[in-house]
Amino acid sequence: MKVKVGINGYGTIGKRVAYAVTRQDDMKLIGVTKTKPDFEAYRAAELGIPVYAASEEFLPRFEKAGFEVAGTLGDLLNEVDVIVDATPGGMGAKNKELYEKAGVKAVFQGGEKASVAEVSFVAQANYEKALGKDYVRVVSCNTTGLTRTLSAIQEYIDYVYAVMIRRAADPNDTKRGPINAITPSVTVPSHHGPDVQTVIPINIETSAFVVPTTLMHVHSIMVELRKPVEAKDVVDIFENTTRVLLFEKERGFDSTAQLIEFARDLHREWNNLYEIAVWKESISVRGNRLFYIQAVHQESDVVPENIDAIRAMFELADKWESIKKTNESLGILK
Ligand SMILES: NC(=O)C1=CN([C@@H]2O[C@H](COP(=O)(O)OP(=O)(O)OC[C@H]3O[C@@H](n4cnc5c(N)ncnc54)[C@H](OP(=O)(O)O)[C@@H]3O)[C@@H](O)[C@H]2O)C=CC1
Ligand SMILES: O=C(OP(=O)(O)O)[C@H](O)COP(=O)(O)O
Repeated sequence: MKVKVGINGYGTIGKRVAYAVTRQDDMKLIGVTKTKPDFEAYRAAELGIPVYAASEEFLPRFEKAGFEVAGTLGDLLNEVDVIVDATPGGMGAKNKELYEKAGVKAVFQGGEKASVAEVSFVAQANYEKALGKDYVRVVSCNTTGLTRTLSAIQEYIDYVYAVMIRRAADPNDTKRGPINAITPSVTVPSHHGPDVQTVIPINIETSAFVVPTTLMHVHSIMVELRKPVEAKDVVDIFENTTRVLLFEKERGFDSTAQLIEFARDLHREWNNLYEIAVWKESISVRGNRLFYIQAVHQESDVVPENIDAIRAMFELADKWESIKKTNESLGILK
């Protein structure tokens, strides 16, 4: 059986998930929605992907441009088993009613509140919780990054404090800033700590700052240890953790710029770095505290999670079978 998948919102996340769906032998991409016939809509059509108007109100835009749509979101919902909602944050909760009416399962993204779904999801941490579910939320890029590494060392964690340095906008976004400032989230915790707790039960506080860059987020993580561990053991753990890669400053990985260049050198589509990048030299233990620094490619780390979420919702595979299949299909290194 191939699960029929639709994508509502063919933007930064939606287009990458659409591509990832086309790489799966147990899924079929039925179509995507757009609100307007811009270059992304034309590119989707060139790739043979049926484009649907995100709602009837957008049809005149397509008609005016002479762009033939396959129908509207309602028509797409009649064709699919599951819809991946990758619309701007908060819109998914409003769309849910449409999905319920159509009797279609839905995967939501991290811009939605946890209450939109039955489960908040990171495959390696809680795949089983999504088995057979109708509504699953893939948590945000930062929460996914934190959860991937923290779940790997969960048995050692007494308390986590993490500082999130957030990219201001995605590379194709010309409307957001700041371009010459640092914007703190003045309330502590930032939303990231509580969001991690929707997936794994750990003590965690986070604070966050937005800085003028588009490439990646960076996290400085400090863990109060529940039991002793050495830095080399944490290196071993991360070396054996899926979707986490260690990078060495010694080898020229000075910044997020080189991490993205690495993804380009791999000829990854859209220079996706699906894996969380941990700087190996940053892993250190001082007394009962563990420190490490990691970077998150916000445009892509949640993409494999969307694929695994779909597999869990349709019970197509067990956790490690799904993760392995997704990893191989996307060229994820481990
Ligand atoms: N970007 C990121 O770094 C990450 C984002 N997320 C989350 O993923 C979700 C999507 O974010 P992102 O991909 O960045 O957003 P984008 O703005 O890049 O894409 C959103 C898409 O939704 C479409 N859209 C806009 N209005 C409507 C509407 N009324 N009905 C249907 N579709 C609409 C837009 O279509 P059109 O282009 O045709 O106007 C656009 O393609 C959010 O929840 C976000 O928090 C999660 C992890 C990382
Ligand atoms: O999921 C993300 O960030 P978040 O984990 O800080 O909420 C994405 O980078 C989107 O963030 P945005 O809400 O700043 O566009």
